[in-house]
Amino acid sequence: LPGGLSQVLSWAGLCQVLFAIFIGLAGVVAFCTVRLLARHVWYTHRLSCFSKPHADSWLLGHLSQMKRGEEGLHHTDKLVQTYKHSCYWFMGPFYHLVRVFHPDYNKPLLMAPANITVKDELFYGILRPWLGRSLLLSNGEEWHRRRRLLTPAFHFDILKNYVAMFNSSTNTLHAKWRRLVEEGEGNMEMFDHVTLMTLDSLLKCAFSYNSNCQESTSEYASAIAELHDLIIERRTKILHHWDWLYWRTRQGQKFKKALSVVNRFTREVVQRRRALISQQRETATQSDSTTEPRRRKDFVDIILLEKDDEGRGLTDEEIQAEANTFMFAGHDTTASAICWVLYNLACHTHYQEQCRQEVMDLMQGRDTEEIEWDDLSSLPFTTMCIKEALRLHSPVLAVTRKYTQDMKLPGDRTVPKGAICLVSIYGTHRNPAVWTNPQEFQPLRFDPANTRGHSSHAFIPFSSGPRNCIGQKFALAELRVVVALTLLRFRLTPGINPDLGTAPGEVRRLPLLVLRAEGGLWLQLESLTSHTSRDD
Ligand code: HEM
Repeated sequence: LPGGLSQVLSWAGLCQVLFAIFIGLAGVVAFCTVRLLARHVWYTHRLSCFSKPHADSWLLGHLSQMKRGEEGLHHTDKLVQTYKHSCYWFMGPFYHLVRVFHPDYNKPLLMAPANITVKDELFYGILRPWLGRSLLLSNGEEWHRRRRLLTPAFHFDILKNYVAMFNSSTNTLHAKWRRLVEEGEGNMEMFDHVTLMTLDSLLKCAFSYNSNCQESTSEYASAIAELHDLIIERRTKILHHWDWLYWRTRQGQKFKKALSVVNRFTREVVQRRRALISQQRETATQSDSTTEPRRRKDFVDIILLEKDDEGRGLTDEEIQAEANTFMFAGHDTTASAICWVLYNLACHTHYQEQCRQEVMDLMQGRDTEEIEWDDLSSLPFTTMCIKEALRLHSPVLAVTRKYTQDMKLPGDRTVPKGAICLVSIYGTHRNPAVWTNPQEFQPLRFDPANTRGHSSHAFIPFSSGPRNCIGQKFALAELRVVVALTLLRFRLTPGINPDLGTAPGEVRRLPLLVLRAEGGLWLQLESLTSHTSRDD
């Protein structure tokens, strides 16, 4: 010790100080533990109105019952069969979770006003470094403002323009598939190809950017795919949830690098577009009529022009967060939906034939194979098959919420404020109390003649209520274009996973951020005729 201090603090004094620090720290730990346990007891008491499946430990609760993959989904099936509408789980003394899987329970939770709904950090926090305070992750007034500003980008008049991009991206995919079939590689993994295709489409619609990512490596598209994979990996590693540690890991460094590629790209697009808009304004004031051909508006154009009630638009940083969110929320979900629709049709050839006939009737007498906006409403049976696949293999399996006030549910049950509610889309879609033969693929359930009895919250692949999916019409339009063109050009049968050596059509589902399949989803493709599809 420095001389002055050593005179003041003798060894005995030093020991006393250290002892006091130790007692202080022990006091803090004891206080936190008691608070945590008291909170645990309080939640356990408040949630006792819900059925509680057997927990392995009074402290750790259902932690050990959390299962991944196919086993996890079977476990959910059992919970749904046993408890029919809801049950309560806890994961250690930290997280108390109400799981609901019945329309009557989904409804009050999903329809609750957005100002009392909070996206919880446990499930969504991991996305924050990538998506910032964007629509998907924001709450309250901030969310309201963003939703108001972004909604025009998904208006029918705008979506119409995107159908041409869906056609062109699908043509590129099909040209690739046709080449593979000709080379004798008709047994194909779907997710890799289709995910690149939906990314290609979204880049065209969001930024008017022809990345060519289906044919060659694109820096931006690869960075998006990498961010996605890193998020999935981070979710499975508990220690990596701790930001301080994560940014020091190899994966954290890779994440930062990929994010900087993505952000640089968006920043440049936005800046160029702002400059173009102000240049166009100047030209417009100089001469009323312009002879320049009009470019189709993309997401960035629309978002840049929108203003809130106070005349404020989104800043470059806000647009960047929203663009990242569209990429994240839009490409993998739609790819999952497309793959599972094709899988279900491959497993049910009579429905596949019926859809194909519908598409062929629609295209009869045309000299181009282009699905147009007005065609989308002329594919009723194909749409039923798409909906049934979205029910059986919903890309998003659950959404979670917290509420800033107690929430009343049927049967005099109340979710206390602050508890996490997990609305199981998967559980609701496969609930035998809601659907007859829920495990079977029966598209006619969605025949308008049969949907009258459906509860409004029985079919919720896009969630529902104020925080439903803003991109659902976009996704449904893309799904119909891709499925219709695929059936026109290829016959699908269940494929064989060469690595797992499973029987044709046998898949083990894999819930990651969206529903995928272990080892991929394999289909056998046969080219139907040589069509004159354009390859963009
Ligand atoms: C089949 C495809 C899709 C499915 C199944 C799907 C599903 C969902 C679901 C379940 C939610 C609610 C998430 C939550 O509450 O945590 C959601 C929200 C959202 N989706 Fe989609 N989605 C799809 C396609 C798209 C597309 C194509 C876009 C954009 C281009 C998009 C953008 C968004 C956004 C921005 C939100 C947040 C909305 C808000 O909180 O206000 N989605 N989606």
